[in-house]
Amino acid sequence: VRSMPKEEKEHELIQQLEDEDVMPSLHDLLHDNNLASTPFPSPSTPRVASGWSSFGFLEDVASGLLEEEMESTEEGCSGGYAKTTNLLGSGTYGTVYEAEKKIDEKWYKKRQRQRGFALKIAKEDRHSIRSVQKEMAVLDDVGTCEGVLPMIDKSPCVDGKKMPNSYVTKMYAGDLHQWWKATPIMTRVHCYRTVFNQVATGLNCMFDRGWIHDDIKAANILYEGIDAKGCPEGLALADFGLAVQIGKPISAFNEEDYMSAFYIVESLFYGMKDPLKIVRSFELENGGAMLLPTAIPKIDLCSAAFMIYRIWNYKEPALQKLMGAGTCGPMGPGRTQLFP
Ligand SMILES: Nc1ncnc2c1ncn2[C@@H]1O[C@H](COP(=O)(O)OP(=O)(O)OP(=O)(O)O)[C@@H](O)[C@H]1O
Repeated sequence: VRSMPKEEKEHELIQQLEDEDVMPSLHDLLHDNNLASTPFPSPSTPRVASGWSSFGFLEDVASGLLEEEMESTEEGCSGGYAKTTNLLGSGTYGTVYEAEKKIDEKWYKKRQRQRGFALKIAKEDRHSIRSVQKEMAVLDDVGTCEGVLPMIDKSPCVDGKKMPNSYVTKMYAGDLHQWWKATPIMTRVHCYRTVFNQVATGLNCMFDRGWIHDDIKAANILYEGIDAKGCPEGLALADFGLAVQIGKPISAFNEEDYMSAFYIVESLFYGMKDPLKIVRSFELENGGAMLLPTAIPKIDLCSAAFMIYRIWNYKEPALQKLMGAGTCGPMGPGRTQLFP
């Protein structure tokens, strides 16, 4: 038996998936009734690290008191969280550290901490602060969606200090970009459906609550762990700094806001035909009107379809259609930065 060259084998695998109709169209996924939005279950009970296990018998006493004691730690700026040195990631606007929730300040439980939290802290410049503040406002609306990053605490107390420009969320194992780079195509192909179902669940819920994400890409989708088949599970959309309410103008449409965005509707940048009617006239505060792009779900669908194309090298029908309409394309280098 002749051994097949790698590309040929990959091609065959993808072909097989298409033939078996394992790859549902984006459109079907997003209109699947099974994907109705359900609230995110309260953050899974993170593990309790009992650093003072030598106290043995006292642990039972401590856990018995836990619930009533927890509330009193919320006063002032005691209790709260402890930032660890474990840097989970760093982006344009923020840094993300692992954090532990302090369960109690009492001497015999001092070291009782819940692990599994992540603390996003805005960088110090005003764009970063604005971006994280914006994220918190969006998460107020969508943070309880299944498939979306849960917001556990806003402006928390961290190591005795109130941190206004940061929020606490769950700690994830990594993002889809990392998974994609570390996973061979042979494994990736089998994960198409599960990954896309999860992304669609998150997107659908955002749309239902009146928001588009506007920066969908693999690095902005986190996962909790890897299942038995090697596929990422517990996916959550993250990074809401560019989210826009559906129907509202995308006014912050400048290079600064889109530096890290790689997919956006092409017509917005190049002034091409606009059959999806993304560009509309909006009244300005100081009188007059201006043509501006409008936040519609198709913008996220375009980005999601492009993400699929990059991860699986598969141009699914929804993307073909959007591209054919001349409204959806990659924002790669050389794009026109300003709205025409
Ligand atoms: N809750 C989390 N658990 C684990 N890792 C995380 C978490 N949140 C973020 N990260 C990691 O940190 C990186 C940066 O986070 P995030 O995208 O929120 O920051 P940002 O500054 O807004 O980034 P960007 O440059 O994409 O706008 C992510 O790509 C991810 O790898």
